[in-house]
Amino acid sequence: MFEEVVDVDGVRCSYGSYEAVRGVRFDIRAGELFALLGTNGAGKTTLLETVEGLRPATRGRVRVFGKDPWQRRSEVRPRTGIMLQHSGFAGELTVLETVRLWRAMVPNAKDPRAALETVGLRHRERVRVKLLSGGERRRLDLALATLARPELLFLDEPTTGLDPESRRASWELVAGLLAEGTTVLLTTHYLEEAERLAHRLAIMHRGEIALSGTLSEVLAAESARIRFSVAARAPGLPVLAGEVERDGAGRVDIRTASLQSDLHRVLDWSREHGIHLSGLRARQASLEDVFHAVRESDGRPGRGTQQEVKFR
Ligand SMILES: Nc1ncnc2c1ncn2[C@@H]1O[C@H](COP(=O)(O)OP(=O)(O)OP(=O)(O)O)[C@@H](O)[C@H]1O
Repeated sequence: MFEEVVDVDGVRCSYGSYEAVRGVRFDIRAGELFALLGTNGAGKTTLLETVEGLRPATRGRVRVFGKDPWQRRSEVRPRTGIMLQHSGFAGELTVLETVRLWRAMVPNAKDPRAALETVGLRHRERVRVKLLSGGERRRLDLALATLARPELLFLDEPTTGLDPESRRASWELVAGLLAEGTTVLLTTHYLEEAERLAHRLAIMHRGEIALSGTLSEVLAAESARIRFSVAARAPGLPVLAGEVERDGAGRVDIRTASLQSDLHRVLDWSREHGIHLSGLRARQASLEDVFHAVRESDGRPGRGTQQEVKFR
């Protein structure tokens, strides 16, 4: 078996003269969940469709199970499952009829009722699809995408529009698939979803991958913060590794790559001078901070390009 289930190298995709994906590379290893995040119009769907084998790359190389998914679609497609953003179910069919219909088209499919059981829809098998809630439809989507026990599953915004409880239930389903060894490529606008599920992730902006790596590697691209207020006449702060902003009202905002040691210095300083640190908060950067930095800095947050921050 290939260690790298997906290998994308130097991929570019154009619509006419507009280049939507501009030289992207990443890989996905067997059994991991790779999350593709991005700003609106970043090129995630275009890239995903290219990896799914639904469109060819304009330039560069895409390999899935070591094969070109566009040229050798008939060999690659049976090993993959695709959950698209918008499913095209026939509303008049029942849930069970829909699964049976789908089952007739895929090899090596699971038993329909077992598939519905897995996604918690067994009790809705006689209901017409048009009467399902949004969350139930997404679960039916997932049942169909995993019906043929795919080795690689593409999840395109699987929880968009779901309430928090249904979203959590979907995460459990995906975690179950991962435990069975399925490899997953997920796109999502929910940062918490990526934080919960992803082994590695990439953030796309304007057709490029601005950052990629494990969650902690990606978070390390953005500074941690220490914030507090002191009396305006408090003495000067000690020398810190981070950048300090202090306003006339005594509000202090420190951005640092050395959270623990700078926090120690600040606490030592406050004890030494008997200073109260009002509203003290210290935290690592969140994925939201990193995402915001990518958007604000036009894809070049903190230090460098994809090549410099990508951890393989
Ligand atoms: N068929 C098309 N013809 C021309 N331009 C397109 C076409 N499809 C997408 N684009 C453009 O390519 C860019 C990338 O689109 P894509 O849908 O891949 O981004 P995305 O990251 O999935 O966006 P979102 O998260 O907002 O859905 C966008 O600027 C979009 O307008």
